[in-house]
Parts: sequence; structure tokens; C-alpha cells
Amino acid sequence: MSVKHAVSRGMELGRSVFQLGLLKPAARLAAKFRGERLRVGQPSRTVQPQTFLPARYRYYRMSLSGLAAQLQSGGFRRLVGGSPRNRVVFLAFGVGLGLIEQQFEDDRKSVAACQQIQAMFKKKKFETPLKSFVSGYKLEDYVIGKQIGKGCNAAVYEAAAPFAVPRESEKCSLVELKSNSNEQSASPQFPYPTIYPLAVKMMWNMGAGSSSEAILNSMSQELVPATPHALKQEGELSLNGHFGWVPKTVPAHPNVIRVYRAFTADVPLLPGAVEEYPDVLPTRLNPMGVGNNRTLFLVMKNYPCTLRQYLHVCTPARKDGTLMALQLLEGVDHLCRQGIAHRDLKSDNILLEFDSGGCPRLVITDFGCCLADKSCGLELPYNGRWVSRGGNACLMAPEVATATPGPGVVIDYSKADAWAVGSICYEIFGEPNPFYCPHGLEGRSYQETQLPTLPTNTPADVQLVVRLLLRRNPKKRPSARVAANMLHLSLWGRRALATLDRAKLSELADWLLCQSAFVLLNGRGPSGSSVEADLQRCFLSNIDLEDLRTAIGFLVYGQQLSSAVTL
Ligand SMILES: Nc1ncnc2c1ncn2[C@@H]1O[C@H](COP(=O)(O)OP(=O)(O)OP(=O)(O)O)[C@@H](O)[C@H]1O
Repeated sequence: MSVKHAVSRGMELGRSVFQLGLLKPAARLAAKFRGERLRVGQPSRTVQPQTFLPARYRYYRMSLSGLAAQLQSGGFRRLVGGSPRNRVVFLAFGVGLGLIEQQFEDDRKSVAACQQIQAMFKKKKFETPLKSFVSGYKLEDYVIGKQIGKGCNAAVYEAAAPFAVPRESEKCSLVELKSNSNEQSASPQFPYPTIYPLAVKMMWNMGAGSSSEAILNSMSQELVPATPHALKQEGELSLNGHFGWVPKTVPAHPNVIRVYRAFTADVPLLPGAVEEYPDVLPTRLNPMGVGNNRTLFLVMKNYPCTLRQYLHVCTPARKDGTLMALQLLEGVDHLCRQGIAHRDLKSDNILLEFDSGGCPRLVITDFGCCLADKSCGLELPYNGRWVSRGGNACLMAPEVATATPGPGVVIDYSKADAWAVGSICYEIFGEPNPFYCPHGLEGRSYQETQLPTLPTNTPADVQLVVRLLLRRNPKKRPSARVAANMLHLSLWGRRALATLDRAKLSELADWLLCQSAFVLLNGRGPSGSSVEADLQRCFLSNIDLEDLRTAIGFLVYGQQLSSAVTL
């Protein structure tokens, strides 16, 4: 081997060691040099891309400082043995690492750029159409229309708020929910509810008693998506915690429902009550009923349909399907960041409307089963069978479905909702959810090889994301953030990605800056859709270099990911 050849091999080794995250084994290898022939070939080791990327700087620094120490102490000759060729290769290896120092600098710049981008987009809060209003805290403030939905815990009715009709001078009101016409477009199957722009959810109260405090205590999870003005501050219910236990609430997000008002009131006899839910009525309305006299009412925007209803009549196009999956991941990531797990994600609990270009916008709703405990975050102590693990048993992630209660047992929900999104993607792309009972796979026992393939028109990156989201082992499953980043990159960064697989982080920062500038200047997504614009804002306001790098790792090594990547 010529010196020139040895140098280039050493530098190449130094670089690839860095890029592949193999600094730790390389450091060990260097320590073993003496008397051994250096193999420049691929060391055989199984590495998960999500685990090797974040750790690399640590090993890199260890190796560099170890190398410097060896050189200074004169131990270099001892370390590499007498062969001049080995010394050259090893020195070149050091040069390769030195070049990486430069990359490390670039990294720091990229991290700084990311932080600036994040700060810029975090400042701009997602707006809720309802500004503070003094009315709407009583049932009498609303005109109630027909029933639009029913679940196991509540009936939902369309509603209008005559108090909120704007006078000449008043521009903002609940009515804006319907009059934002440039934001909403009608669909022939699901016309926009114009006469009744609101939806009132009447909870069925069978055990809580009729005091406001008891109702709030037992149904407090429903208030997680409530706006700060949803509850009357100085009235019977208060969000400041004086009345009962109040869970965390989530800041506004385009893919999470907003509850504009919440109040308790006597249960009224609404259309269809006697026929459809007589048992949960109070004896005042049905002598055989077991419901309490008062209950909780939640006021939201009235959406044209649920995701399930929409998918019943439409199969979204490839791009719309990807945007829909991405919105769910963004919504779930937002909840995770607030330490909230929804725990009942299913297509009935996702509402849908259309932006002006007809692109479906999804919002996650029904927080009745959520985990939003200030004390335990996303880790639920599972001491006994009486502890609720969440809603729909069919869509329980494996780590939740297989948990057995006992002292010290904790269920980690940090990736459970992301798993459910993976299963819902089948529905979005026109297939039945493989986990729906009674004949579906079971979360507790399925093998990943049993997962059906998605239809061939599903984008390859979406197929990869779904396969990863449905991994049994949550440690090998990407978080909602990483999965969302993968879809963002797939939708808008594929060209940039082609240059990123060499870990050129300065280019990554450039690309992010371009994205930010585009979103800031345009206020619309690449194809003019407000859904896309919101998604890009979500992406940029949550940007984190390590998460992004992990997403790139998954995409770049995606084809080899059936079990693990062998380097
Ligand atoms: N804001 C809304 N706009 C339009 N329809 C809605 C709205 N909220 C709920 N619905 C309809 O009402 C149905 C029941 O609502 P929801 O899921 O909140 O009730 P639930 O009793 O808590 O359900 P579950 O049985 O899942 O616990 C939904 O599936 C949907 O069809």
C-alpha cells in the first residue's frame, strides 16, 4: 500500500466511522492495533439507526481526546506498533477525525439555526377563531338543532349561538366559525354546517352526582382541549383549580379540537333522547332512567364529518392521504409535548373539514379517556386491574395491551398514540384497520410479519412510516415527532434529502432556512393549501436536529429496516 493510498484509506475510514456512528468500536479498534493488521473493510455490527446517531458526538470526542493524549504521551509508537504503514493509516485516521471537527462546528451552527427557526415559529401562536366573549356559559345561550353523533358517554348536537351574532360594530364572534368562508370549502357529501356552526356535546352523567365540583372531577379529561376562557372564571366552574381537580390543558393546535365553552346545566330533553338514550336520562325525564339531573356540556366547532364517515365514501389521493397521516402525527406530537396521551385514537374520534382548496383538515377529538395527569406525565403507575389503560382495546399499543398490573409497574404511553396512528393509516389508504375486532390482529400478540401490506399506490415512505410505527417494541418505534419529520421530508425535502445522506448538516440548515422563508413569505403551503402551511409551521416550530437526523436515518436506511441495519 502506498503512503498516498494509506492516507486516503485512513481519512476515508475516519469519515465513515463518524458518519456511521462507529466511533466507539473504532476507538476500541485503534486500541487493538498493535500487532494486528488494520482491516479497512466493514466491521460487522448491528446498529439501529435511531440509537447510533444521537450518541456519536460523545464517542467522537472520546476518540479525539484519546488520540491527542496518545500522541502527546509518546505512546503513539507503542500503540500502533512498529509498522510505518499502520502509523500512516492511523495518522490519516486522525486527520479524518480532524476534518470531522470542522463538521462538528457546522453542526453547532445548524443547531443554532434550528433554534432560531424554532423560536421564530413558536412566537406565532395558532389562532382560535373565538376571542373572549362574556356569554355562552349557559345552555339557554344556544339554539340546539338535531343530533349529529353519539358515543358511549355523550350525545352531540348541532347548535347556534344567537348571542354571538355580531352587531354592526362587533366583528368577532362565534359566528366567525362559519363565516371564515375563504378557509373552508364545502364538499358535496359533507356540506359545511352553516346554520349551526357549533356542536354541543352533552355528557351522560350516571355516577358523578349533580354538584359542579363532582361533575368536573369525574369528567375533567374532557376539558383538556378547553381554551382558557372556556370556563367561567368567577362562576361555578373555574379552571384555576379552586373547584375540583383540573387536568393539564393543551395550547391551540390546528390538529387538536378546541372546546370554546364548558358549563354544567340541568339535562334537557333533546331531540331523540327518549328513543336513543332513555336509560341515561334523569328520573325527571324518564322514571326508569339512571342519569343524574345535571351534567357537563362542551361547546365546539361543528365539523362536517368524522374521518370514519369521510373514508366510508372517499379514498383520499396519495398526497392527501400522506397529509392526513401527517396531521395526525403532528396532533399526537403536540399532545406528547404537553405530557398528554389521548389513549382512544380511532377514526370516530377524528373530525374532518376541508380547507379552501378542498384538502382535508383533521382534528383529534374526544379526550374522555386521555392521560393528562400532572403528577405522572406519560408514565402511568399500573398497580392494579382497576387502573384504566384507556379506551378502545382494539387499538391498544402492544406495550399497553400486554402490561400486567403489579407493584412498581409503569406503562409508558409516550409512543402509544403514534402506534394507533400507524394502524389508522391503513384506513386512510383504503384498507380495513388490521386491528379492528373481531377478526383483526391483536395488539397483545401480533407479529410484525403478519401486518398486511398497504395498497401499492401508498407512497413508499408512508409504507415505511407505518411499518415502523407498528413495531411492537416501543424502543424501536419512532416517536410521533420523528415519524412526522419523515413525512415532512418525504413531502417537501426529498431533493434536499438526496444531499443529506452524507451528513452535510450545513446543507440541512440551508434547506430549513429556505423552508422557513417560504412559509413566512407565503403563509400558504407549496400548493397553496392552508393545511400544508399549518403543517410546515408545526414542523418548523418543533424542529430539533437530533429528531430530524433520526428521521433521515430511518429514511436513508429504510430499505434495510425489516429488522435492523447491518453495517
Ligand atoms: N365537534 C363535532 N362536530 C361534529 N360532530 C361531532 C363533534 N363532536 C362529536 N361529534 C360526533 O359525535 C360522535 C360522538 O362524539 P364523541 O366521540 O366525542 O362521544 P363519546 O361518547 O365521548 O365517544 P366514545 O364512545 O368514543 O367515548 C362522534 O363520533 C362524531 O360523530
